[in-house]
Amino acid sequence: MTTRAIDKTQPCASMAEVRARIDALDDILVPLLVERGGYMTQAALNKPREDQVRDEARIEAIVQRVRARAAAEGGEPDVIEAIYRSMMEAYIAYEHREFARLCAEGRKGQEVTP
Ligand SMILES: C=C(O[C@@H]1C=C(C(=O)O)C=C[C@H]1O)C(=O)O
Repeated sequence: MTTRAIDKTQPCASMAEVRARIDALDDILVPLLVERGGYMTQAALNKPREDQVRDEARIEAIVQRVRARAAAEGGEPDVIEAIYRSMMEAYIAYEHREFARLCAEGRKGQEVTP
């Protein structure tokens, strides 16, 4: 039986401790988000057409998956869903920029619209 994330939260005697603990978690989260962002470049490389950048079915599948994971970890599914929807919008915008950059650099094949 693994420990739920919510049970790892430490009681804090001051706001300074609260913020130090949040800063420590952000030092773990940000590198993971940057690594996740790297997969937007990989997605842009692997998608033949720019109209495939936003994939609604994939977005909804991720939302359902992370809501279940949030519940299993003792968190609030609605909070995690809101974070993920906002995060994915930022990543989709980034993926569009990456798609355009890769096209401009000649690193993507030219698709012919049928
Ligand atoms: C990375 C993808 O592109 C977009 C970004 C997503 C994400 O941030 O996880 C999910 C769906 C896509 O709209 C993908 O299609 O998987």
